[in-house]
Amino acid sequence: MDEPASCLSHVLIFPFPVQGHVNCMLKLAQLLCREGLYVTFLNSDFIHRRLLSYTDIHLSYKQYPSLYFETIPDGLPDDHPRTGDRVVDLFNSIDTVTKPRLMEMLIARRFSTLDRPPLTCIIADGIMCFTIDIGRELNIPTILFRTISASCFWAFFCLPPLIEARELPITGQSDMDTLVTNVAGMESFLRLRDLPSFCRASDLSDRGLQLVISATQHTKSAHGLILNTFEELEGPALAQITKNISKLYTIGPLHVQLKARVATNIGLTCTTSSSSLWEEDTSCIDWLDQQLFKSVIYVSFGSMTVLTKDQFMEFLHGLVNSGKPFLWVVRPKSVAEDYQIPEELLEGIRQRGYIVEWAPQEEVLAHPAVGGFLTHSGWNSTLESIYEGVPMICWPFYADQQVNSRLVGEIWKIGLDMKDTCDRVIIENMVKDLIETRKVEFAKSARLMAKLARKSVNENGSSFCNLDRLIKDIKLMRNRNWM
Ligand SMILES: O=c1ccn([C@@H]2O[C@H](COP(=O)(O)OP(=O)(O)O[C@H]3O[C@H](CO)[C@@H](O)[C@H](O)[C@H]3O)[C@@H](O)[C@H]2O)c(=O)[nH]1
Ligand SMILES: C[C@H]1CC[C@@H]2C(C(=O)O)=CO[C@@H](O)[C@@H]21
Repeated sequence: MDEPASCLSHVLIFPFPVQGHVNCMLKLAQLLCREGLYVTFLNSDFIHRRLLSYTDIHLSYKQYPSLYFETIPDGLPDDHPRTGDRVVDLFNSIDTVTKPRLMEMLIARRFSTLDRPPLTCIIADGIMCFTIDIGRELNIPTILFRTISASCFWAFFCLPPLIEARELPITGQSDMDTLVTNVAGMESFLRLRDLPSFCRASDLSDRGLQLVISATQHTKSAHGLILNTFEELEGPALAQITKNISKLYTIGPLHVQLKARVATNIGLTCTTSSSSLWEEDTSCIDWLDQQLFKSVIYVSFGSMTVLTKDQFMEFLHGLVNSGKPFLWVVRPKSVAEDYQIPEELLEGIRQRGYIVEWAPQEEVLAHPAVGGFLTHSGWNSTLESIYEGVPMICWPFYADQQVNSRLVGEIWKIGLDMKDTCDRVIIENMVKDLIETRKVEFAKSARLMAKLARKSVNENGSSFCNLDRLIKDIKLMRNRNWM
């Protein structure tokens, strides 16, 4: 018998409006819909327009009749670059424009329409912790989804004691190789240079720094915390977090969890689809088809990195001089100044290089020709590379990336961390090390980690069970009289 609408679960999913956050939260939306929940996915107008332009979202999401998209302004003008160096603008505009608008929408019961039951839960991006207060005011339980690694979350969590102990602020006199002593469990490997980039502010009242501290501390008052990671990958950080956050759900890697659940659901013809904000250039797959097994270095710095002209030139020289084939994603407007490719590099690029504006990254990393990934260490890219067993060269740009790259190089030993350098000779040598000299060593540890990732989302795996627990807990929230 059909359940009355008042007994059904309806979750509002609200990502911070940038590519890396939308990607994984959309995967979660699909997973929840597959388990019979109603989901309203709240995108910024800007993001949603891009999804409509560059994906088949309107067609592919038809397979989820209980998934609804709604939009809200992010408060920035259309021509704002929304890049990492300008992320504070986004924080500010969300605070002044989006936050009150969300409150209005919820009060007007905007998401509970004829075909949708009342909202029973909010899953909001953990960086937008104001949603907890809104949820509390309207009596809707709010679970936060922090899209960064558990290790970075834990580092953020420890910032108050770090400041108290005067390990921060970093000053001109600080030795960046000094080990940090107040991030419990990471004392043996986390240096000042590995702290999230917000910690490099010389002034402790810095807006970015204060925001991540406050969002992280606020997590304690949410109904739970979701992390896109798995126990076998980040056990030590998770052990620390659990001491402070009672309901923790580690359900990653989400892109694999979705694939695994789609694959085991015989009879259902669901497919997973792209959520790219730029047009994917699939010609790079044809190019990869022409390359030798594990010979190619794939280069991408994600959706928010901006390179200076000098940095771009160092990477270009390093890649060409390595003599290895490379596939490079150069996102539109991702180099700050105009540049001209030097004559002496043109032949090398023609022979061994392939440059696109945006790639189908999951497919690229799964391609047998890809032997390494030069990455900015965004958390989605890191998880995607881990799952495919592709070793990495890490060049972190900002935010959580400084922590992630340290884990790759020093803890998991599945790659090299080149943070705080950008030199053509170092790049050339690291590419050669990864693809050639130390290939066997990296392949071995990367294969092992990939196996653990796969296991975690298979039936009875840690992330598989945690997702079931999350769904069960959300369903228990449904019979109360919320919006
Ligand atoms: O050509 C490309 C390049 C990237 N991607 C995808 O875009 C996403 C990029 O995500 P991520 O690697 O996490 O990088 P950002 O877009 O930079 O993500 C932001 O959000 C992440 C999650 O919080 C953080 O870890 C990062 O630091 C932050 O910059 C991944 O799913 C990629 O598969 C493509 O599909 N094609
Ligand atoms: C856009 C960035 C600002 C904060 C977000 C974040 C987090 O702490 O949740 C880390 O890096 C980026 O993904 C987000």
